[in-house]
This record gives sequence, structure tokens and C-alpha cells, in this order.
Amino acid sequence: MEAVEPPPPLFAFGVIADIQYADAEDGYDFSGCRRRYYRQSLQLLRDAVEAWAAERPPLAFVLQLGDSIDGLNARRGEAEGALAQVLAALERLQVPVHHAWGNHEFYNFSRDRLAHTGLNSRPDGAMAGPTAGDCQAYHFSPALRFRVVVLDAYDLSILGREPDSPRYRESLQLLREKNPNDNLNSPAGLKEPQFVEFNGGFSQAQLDWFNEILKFSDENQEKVVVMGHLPIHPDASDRVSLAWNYEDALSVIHSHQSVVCFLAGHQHDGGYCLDSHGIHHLTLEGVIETPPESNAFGTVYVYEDKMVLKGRGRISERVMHFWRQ
Ligand SMILES: Nc1ncnc2c1ncn2[C@@H]1O[C@H](COP(=O)(O)OP(=O)(O)O)[C@@H](O)[C@H]1O
Repeated sequence: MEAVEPPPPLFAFGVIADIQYADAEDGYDFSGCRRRYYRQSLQLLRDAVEAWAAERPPLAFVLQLGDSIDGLNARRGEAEGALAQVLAALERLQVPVHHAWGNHEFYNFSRDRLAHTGLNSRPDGAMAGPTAGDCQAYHFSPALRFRVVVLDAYDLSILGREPDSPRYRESLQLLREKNPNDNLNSPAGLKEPQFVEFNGGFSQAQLDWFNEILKFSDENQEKVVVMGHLPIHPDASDRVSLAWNYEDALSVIHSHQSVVCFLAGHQHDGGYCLDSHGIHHLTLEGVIETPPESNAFGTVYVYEDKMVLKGRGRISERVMHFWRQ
């Protein structure tokens, strides 16, 4: 008897986080415990692209979860060159790459500048998020009854905002209320330790827009994957790495049926939980803290009833069933 082939996925996409490339010697994270392979991270990205390019059927798109180049580049005057190298590596794939913006993008570029780089993957027109130009949120539909929402986790933030803008002032006021430390990057002694300068949050306008998208997705029985640089579930992250108002994003998601998965980066050790509403929260291990002989990227195969993550290197294999609807 002939072996029965398993059905092919509806579509597949690549995932990668925290490349943080810089043409610099290895260093360490703030705690001094975790090595950062700044120069090698570009090679790991190229290896990921090579593996993705060999996939059959071909990938439909790639999600780059933010911190594509390291803040070190800004101090060395190398931001544009480093970004060009990362984008050139990704362009070899010839599929759309959707980029979240993380803290390291804002250490290197203003929002205005970012909007004019290859990291601006937001399409013009109807699919764009609230108040175009001000918030980098958008959505797209890669297949019938599937949608991807890209959230902007630094919409409320003092990173990337002009110091004389109302959004900067509002963000600084909130940050100071929650974080009395002289060094606003320090979570020392905080009840809500995610309130540090290197994080950010979601404005009410973005949350309202997100709510409307999910209403539409519910009505049309879509399954929705949400991505953003910052994790929004404490069980898929350390408490310092969460978005400032992660609870607000969670309550929007929980008031709808359509979201099946939330993808994030930022926390380089990675994390995962299935929350009380059946949503998979997957925080991807960061390329920057991955030794050169390993890697940290994955391919997600989407089926009617589940997504299967084929992780490479530090990222493990995972089957994520759709528990909702
Ligand atoms: N616990 C901490 N106390 C004070 N500053 C910190 C702390 N953790 C990180 N920082 C500072 O915050 C900034 C962002 O940290 P970094 O580790 O580069 O972020 P990421 O994890 O996104 O790479 C850096 O300037 C770093 O020195």
C-alpha cells in the first residue's frame, strides 16, 4: 500500500527576533552574564535566510520581531550601514518581511527616519493602523480566514518620540509616576517592573483600533496571529520585559474569539505559555545571544486546526492547537 502523505500546510511563514547586528566585538548584557555575539548575528541571519529559501512549499512571508540592529551602531555612526546589511540579507528571500520596531530601532533612528527605511513594512491605505504616520500598527490577510496584526509596542514611549511632542510628555509622565528611580532604565524596587525606559506600551487609540480589527475578524471567523516586539503575558516573559500596559492588550484579545497566538521578542531567553483563554504566547529566543555554532529562528506551518513551529537551534519544536471557536 502507498504511504498516505500528510496534508500540506495552508501556508508557512518564518519567524526571527532580536538580531541586534553590529560590526563589533562580542559583549555582554546589562547583568554581565549573557554573551552578545554582535558580529556573528548577521551570519546567523544569513544562515536562517538560506534555510528558509530552501523550504518547499516556499514561505509566504517572514515576521521580524524587532531589534534588527543594536544600539551600539548609533554611537559608532554605523546605523545606516548595519541596517543595509540586515535588509540585504533578508531581501535574498524575495518574500515580504514584516518588521516590528523595538527599542534598538529607536536607539538608532527617529520614527520619521524609520518610516523611510526598509523597516517600514506597513502597506499604504486601508490596512494601515490608527493615525498613519504616528503609530506603526497594521494588519494583513495572508490567506482566507487568517489575519496577522502587527502591533506597535512603543506607541507610548519616550524612545522614538520627539521630546517636544505631546506623546513624549504623556509617556514620560506615566513612566515617572511608575518609576521613581533616577535611572529610568532601572526596574529596582518597582511594583510594576515593566515600567522602564527601554519598554513602551499601547496608546488608547491603538487599542481601540485593535479592538475593531478583532471585531471584524470574529464576524468573519478569522484566526488571528498578533505580533509585537514586547511580550504581553507574564508567563511568557520575565516581568521586566513586558509591555507597560500589557494587561490592556490582553483584555482586548480576551474579549474576542479570533486571536490564536501572540508572537514577541525582546526577552532573549524566550518563553511560552498557553493562557487561560487558549491563546499561545510565544516569545522567541534572540539571535544576539545565540552562539555562532547554533541559531535562533523558526518556520511556522499553519493548518486548519493548528500551527506547528519548526524551531532551529535554540528554538524548540512546538505544536500549537487552535483551542478557540
Ligand atoms: N537592570 C537595569 N538597570 C539599569 N539599566 C539597565 C538595566 N537593564 C538594562 N539597562 C539598560 O537599558 C538599556 C537597554 O538594555 P539592553 O539590555 O540593551 O536591552 P535589550 O535587552 O533590548 O537588548 C541599556 O542602556 C542597558 O544598559
